[in-house]
Amino acid sequence: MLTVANLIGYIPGYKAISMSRHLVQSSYVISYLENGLSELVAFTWWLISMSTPETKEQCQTLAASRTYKIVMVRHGESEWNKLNLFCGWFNAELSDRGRSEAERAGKALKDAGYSFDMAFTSVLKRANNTLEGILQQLGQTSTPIKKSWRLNERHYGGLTGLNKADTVAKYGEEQVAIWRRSFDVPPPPITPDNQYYNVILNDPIYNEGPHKDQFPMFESLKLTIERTLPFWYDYIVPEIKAGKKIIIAAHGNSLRGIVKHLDQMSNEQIMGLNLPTGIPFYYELDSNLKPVPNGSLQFLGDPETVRKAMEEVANQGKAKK
Ligand SMILES: O=C(O)[C@@H](COP(=O)(O)O)OP(=O)(O)O
Repeated sequence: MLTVANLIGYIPGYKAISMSRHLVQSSYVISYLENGLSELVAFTWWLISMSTPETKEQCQTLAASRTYKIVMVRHGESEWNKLNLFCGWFNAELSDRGRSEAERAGKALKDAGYSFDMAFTSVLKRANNTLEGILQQLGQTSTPIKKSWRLNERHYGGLTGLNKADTVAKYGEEQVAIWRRSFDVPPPPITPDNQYYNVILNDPIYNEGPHKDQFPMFESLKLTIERTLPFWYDYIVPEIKAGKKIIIAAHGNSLRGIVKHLDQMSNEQIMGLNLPTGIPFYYELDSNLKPVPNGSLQFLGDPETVRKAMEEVANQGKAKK
């Protein structure tokens, strides 16, 4: 954490150190420090502007060398994952296994010493309940949570409700792989004859958006990224930059979009990434929110378990043996 105390401690310029010592002793400054963030920012700005050019440069270097850790997790297994159905914007429940995965994820985060100041999730209960399960394990149920449809799973269009293996049997593995993992080939649109068309369109979870005239009828990964990244920049990035420790509980494909963006993966590279359910992963980012060396996607789980879980997701789109 960058606090006033360590900011002052880090400033090597003599002028700034002697000035800050003097200032810290004065009750005027102490009350400034106690009065919240805007005063803290004003004080820090004043301190920087009063110091020598070298000090100013060193402060800027310090700010630039700051890193941020951010945790993400795909929800635990849902009832529809269990049945191997394309789910997308349908609001499926967590399965029993999904609830246990959330609990395990929370325990793993607790054991690794994580705590969070802010959480982000979609409007779908499989992600919401996973997040709740995690925060419960951490004893942090009062963490502020911001929900948005922009973090939802991709809209699986006309595939919604179909069994993935049956779809392979009907259209072939190659076509299903294109629908599931290509960057910009969308699935066919959902049409009113799909039994989930109205269930999804009229679900009150979408009262806050998107507007009916912009409601998606299908989404490729590209389209998913186009609605997820504005939320990333408008809501998540400012909290990261404010130094908040954040967690995002979302979905296989909305998170693949964020991962693609952070790691600047090509459209081909992202096709090979399958995110497992309920295993948290983290990034360590520099001040430009680019991964630091070795700071790219790291799972909080033993590599063999993670490998098997990723393989399981990939195999959901293969023919039944
Ligand atoms: O919509 C779905 O069926 C799955 C992802 O499916 P695949 O893209 O892995 O087929 O979404 P999630 O369970 O993460 O919400």
